[in-house]
Amino acid sequence: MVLTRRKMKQCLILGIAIILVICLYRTWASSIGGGVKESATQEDQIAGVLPEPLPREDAENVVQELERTRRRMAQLERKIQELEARIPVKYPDVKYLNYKNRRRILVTGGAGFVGSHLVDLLMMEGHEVIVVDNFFTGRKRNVEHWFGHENFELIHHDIVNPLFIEVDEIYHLASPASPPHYMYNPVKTIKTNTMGTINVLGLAKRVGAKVLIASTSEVYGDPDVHPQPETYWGHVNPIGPRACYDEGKRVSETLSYAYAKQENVKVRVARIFNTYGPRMHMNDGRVVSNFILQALQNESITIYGNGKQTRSFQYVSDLVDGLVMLMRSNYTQPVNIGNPVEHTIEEFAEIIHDLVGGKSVIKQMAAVEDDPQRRKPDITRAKKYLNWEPRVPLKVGLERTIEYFRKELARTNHHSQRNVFLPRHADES
Ligand SMILES: O=c1ccn([C@@H]2O[C@H](COP(=O)(O)OP(=O)(O)O[C@H]3OC[C@@H](O)[C@H](O)[C@H]3O)[C@@H](O)[C@H]2O)c(=O)[nH]1
Repeated sequence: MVLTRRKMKQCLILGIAIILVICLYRTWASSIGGGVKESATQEDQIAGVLPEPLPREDAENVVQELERTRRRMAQLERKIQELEARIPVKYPDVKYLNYKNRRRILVTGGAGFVGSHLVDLLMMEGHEVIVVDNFFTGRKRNVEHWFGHENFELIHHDIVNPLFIEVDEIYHLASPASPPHYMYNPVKTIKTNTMGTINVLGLAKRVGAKVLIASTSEVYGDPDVHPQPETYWGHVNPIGPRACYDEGKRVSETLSYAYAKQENVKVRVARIFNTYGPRMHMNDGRVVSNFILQALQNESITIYGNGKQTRSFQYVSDLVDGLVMLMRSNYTQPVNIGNPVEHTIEEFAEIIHDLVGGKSVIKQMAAVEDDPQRRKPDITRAKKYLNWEPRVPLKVGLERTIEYFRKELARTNHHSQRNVFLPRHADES
């Protein structure tokens, strides 16, 4: 009896299991069958709305349109990658300075070519840096790698208008420096160097800040003393096309020493000689950027005049070191900051041509009015009082600059940005 019951139980379980298996199999089979049926229905539906086969010409147009879209997409992807690469994942490692050593430093013109390199140095040292720029020749991208950093601030402001902030030091670099740029709006150039300097010196007086004024080798004009020591008073045409800058900077120096004498403002004056390096604007118009861009694009290298005029070129990092050393020194008289290695412009064209290579020819154009014929700094003062002298040889600095412009050309395919800036010549007015 017991056995029979157990057998019955086993039979029952077996029966249920068989029924279950059959049910599962049916469900599975119906789901497969249903899926196939459904997808077939969809296909039918799609087939129902498909147009007739396209005529050959239309089909070709569609293919071309697709190809254009594909290229545009690739371009946009590259652009996005480029933009992403410009947003710093991480800031450079800046030093930590305690409150006693950390200074609040204002750099006017801090988004410009020289200003932005100075900002980098001061930021890396751990100072708080405030950049003021009107973006006439400065560019946000020169300082964008510091955007968002707790020690960095950017103010869009024209120094021709007064500024009220609290700072310990001011580097006053705001002014166009390239001849075609400063000649473009001479009145504005004079205002920047006179009213702008008054505003900076007034601010320094109010808050007790130390000021460094960026003056220029152009205060010597077309010099009749060679090389030029700081004691030379210069040879400037006060009404010529360069006067807005030359005389503007001379007034700037005069103002500095008047504020020093009358108001006890601590001033430093740097007379900056020809400087070059990365972050020069493509349309800067000065000889270094013009020649490099012309050589890179196999265009004629344009010498203004006979090319016998001379210049001495310093690399931007040397200049920035010199400015900082002058600011921190006790020396109050003007100091030349420049590289005394002198070249004729003709030689310089050959140097660039050889370094870049390519098929450019060197051609002479009309001379520029009042172009200084010889320029070379006497740097005895800088050596003696600042222990400074330039360290970057011309070839090394030029190679870095050529590399920079090569990348700039690749970056921009906007033709107007690639054109070299050529000024109006003496005989074209
Ligand atoms: O394409 C060009 C550009 C310039 N030149 C010549 O190259 C020489 C240097 O000219 P730049 O325009 O580079 O600079 P300049 O020396 O005239 O002025 C500079 O002097 C020192 C700084 O303070 C300023 O940055 C700037 O005013 C000049 O003789 C100029 O006529 C060319 O032969 N071809």
